[in-house]
Amino acid sequence: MLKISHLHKTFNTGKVNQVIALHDVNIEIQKSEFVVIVGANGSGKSTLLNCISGSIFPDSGSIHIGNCAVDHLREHQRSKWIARVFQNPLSGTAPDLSILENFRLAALRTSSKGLRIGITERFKNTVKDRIAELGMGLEAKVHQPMGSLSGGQRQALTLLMAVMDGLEILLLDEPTAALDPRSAETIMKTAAKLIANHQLTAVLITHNMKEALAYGSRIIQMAEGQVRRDVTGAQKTGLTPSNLYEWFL
Ligand SMILES: Nc1ncnc2c1ncn2[C@@H]1O[C@H](COP(=O)(O)OP(=O)(O)OP(=O)(O)O)[C@@H](O)[C@H]1O
Repeated sequence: MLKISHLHKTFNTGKVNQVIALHDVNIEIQKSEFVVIVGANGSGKSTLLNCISGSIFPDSGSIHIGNCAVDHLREHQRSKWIARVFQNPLSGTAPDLSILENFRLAALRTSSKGLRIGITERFKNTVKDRIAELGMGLEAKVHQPMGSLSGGQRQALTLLMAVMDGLEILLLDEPTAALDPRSAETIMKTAAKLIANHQLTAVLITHNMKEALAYGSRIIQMAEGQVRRDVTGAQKTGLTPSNLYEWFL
């Protein structure tokens, strides 16, 4: 379970350019729940994800993963439970390193003893098997530099790397915004499959209303740093794209 309680975040406090990015945000997300967050530009979506991942600290409020308060933990300490995939397929991977070496780095993120082991045949085969599940033929290219792949291929691998090691929470921050429609669909289907197979708790930010309707079991609308709507179950299933567009009027 991911529990966000009374989260507040103000930027540039006391200055002329002060912005209240989050104001008393309370959200409880059950284990294995897949939540989609929508909202106008500047409504606080990324700030919320930044607070969850630990890349920024809120001014007040708390964040719990299960019974564990993670407020005092920095981003790298939370990476044991939380992974984040960004809009830009170039972020999060090293372009000059091979696919295999990138997977190695991702595996080291949470395993200190692995640093001494290096890339073994077993590791290589595990990575190839997992990549083969994408159905993109990339398992034959594990020695190619990451930078030689297309944005869609790279984003698919970034997703796979994110869920390599006992992850609990996957944060998807507009992961398809920079991709063509076909690649975007492949990425979202891959993400949905990984989320289901690994029983991950997932939070997706998207400006794509079709994506918001097609994926997840709950939609939260953020507006002016607060939760404006929280729709789940049959209520979510009954939503149409035009219903969602009306939320923004
Ligand atoms: N580091 C920062 N310094 C100052 N202001 C910030 C900072 N980060 C975010 N803000 C402001 O906080 C508000 C919320 O921003 P945030 O990025 O969370 O919105 P968002 O809903 O993710 O927007 P978008 O859909 O455009 O990505 C905005 O007014 C933004 O300008």
